[in-house]
Amino acid sequence: MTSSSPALPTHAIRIEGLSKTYKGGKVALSDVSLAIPRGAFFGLLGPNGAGKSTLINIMAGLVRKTRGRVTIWDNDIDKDERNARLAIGIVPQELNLDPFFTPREMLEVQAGLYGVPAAERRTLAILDAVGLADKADSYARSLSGGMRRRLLVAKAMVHRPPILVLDEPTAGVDIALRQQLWAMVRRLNAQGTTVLLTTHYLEEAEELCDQIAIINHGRVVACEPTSTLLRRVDSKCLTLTLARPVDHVPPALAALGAEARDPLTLTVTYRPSTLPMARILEAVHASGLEVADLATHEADLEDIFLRLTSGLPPAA
Ligand SMILES: Nc1ncnc2c1ncn2[C@@H]1O[C@H](COP(=O)(O)OP(=O)(O)OP(=O)(O)O)[C@@H](O)[C@H]1O
Repeated sequence: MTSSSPALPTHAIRIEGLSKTYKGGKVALSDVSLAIPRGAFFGLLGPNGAGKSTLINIMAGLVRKTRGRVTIWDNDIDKDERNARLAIGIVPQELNLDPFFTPREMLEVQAGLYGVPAAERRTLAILDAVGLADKADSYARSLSGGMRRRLLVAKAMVHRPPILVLDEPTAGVDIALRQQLWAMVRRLNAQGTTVLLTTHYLEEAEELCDQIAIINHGRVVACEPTSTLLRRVDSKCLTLTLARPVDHVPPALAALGAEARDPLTLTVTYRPSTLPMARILEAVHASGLEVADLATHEADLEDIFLRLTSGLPPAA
């Protein structure tokens, strides 16, 4: 790299104090701040209506923010909208493709829209990268759902943006195609593309993303490396299978939060940092219960997500 090369940004996307109130008063985003490092595979998780699409639409220039600052690849979307737009490729939620265009034509049109000179277009190479080279000249209406989805990714990559945003890309995509899509996006990420993915699927975020932000009712309720988020939940569940049925939870165990799932099964959800398992076992012993089997279960991202979006304080 020569000394005249522009320095690469530390953060691919920076969002500071972003708020959006729609006409009519609906607050979709409230003081959202996020910093997405260059090269990250970043997950934005949230239930329906959390504000994910609003956030993406603001970045895409489709929705006007009410307040705050958004910087994409060091370009402020207010001051340098063109360069901000050029730095990002957005794969929309809907499979809206003109059925009478072929993939080749679609990518050519898209390249034209982004002002990519003919000599710099890589239409076939991009189609090849998404596994659609052999469909270059087929009408879009003849493509399967998975192929259309991949074509949308190809469209988003036409102007070689350093950032790829995927808005719920696997809704309605079967498992095999999902795996194909992920393999492709992983490859792009490994080659340096920063990926921002919104999803409802926690497993997907857990498997793919190195950082996760959880958004609920327009607010960021967590934002950290996936491994930290998983470690943060100080919550375990102990399941006791009894040798003889009980008709009530013994008081010593009830005091620790035990619940009867059925006359032969008791469960205790506990925080290992404040309640060592030994204390639960002492209570079991003091209650005179005969245990046939016991198992513990760690909290997973699903638990964290439910906890964070239910308004309960995160276990810490
Ligand atoms: N154009 C609009 N006018 C008024 N309210 C809107 C508009 N668009 C979205 N909203 C509201 O703003 C909130 C956030 O919506 P948004 O679509 O950003 O959520 P989301 O997290 O993307 O949800 P989903 O996962 O269902 O796409 C919702 O309550 C939604 O009803």
